[in-house]
Amino acid sequence: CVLRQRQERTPLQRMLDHLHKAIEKRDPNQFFAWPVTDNIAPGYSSIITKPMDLSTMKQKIDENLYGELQDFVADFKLMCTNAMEYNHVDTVYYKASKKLLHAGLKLFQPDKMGWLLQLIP
Ligand SMILES: CC(=O)c1cc(-c2ccccc2)c2ncccn12
Repeated sequence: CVLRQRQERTPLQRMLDHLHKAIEKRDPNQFFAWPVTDNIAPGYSSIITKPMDLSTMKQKIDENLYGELQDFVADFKLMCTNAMEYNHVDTVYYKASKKLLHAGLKLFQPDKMGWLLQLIP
């Protein structure tokens, strides 16, 4: 088999790794860790057309599928808005997603990202 060259992490990937870890820390119940299944959420796959979760986002970082920060931010917002669409406002999931969305967006603000943005040439 062809020895898989250890892929070097680009500066963008290193920055997204950092942001991904920071978001994971803000999801202590791991509600957003894995794809939502129809088993735990009846009818989910027919209601949510573009599912997204943190494991998928990690996979996309590793496969270098994010061309720029905004693509990562878009998946993060999609993950949170999916939860606000499917879950009623009085559920733990809706509340957790709203809180995570605001915490995440604060993370992406330039002043908070200062030193991280230096990483990208
Ligand atoms: C994110 C989301 O919508 C979600 C996560 C979960 C979830 C629950 C327990 C463990 C992991 C995810 C969930 N359960 C029922 C309905 C919706 N959800």
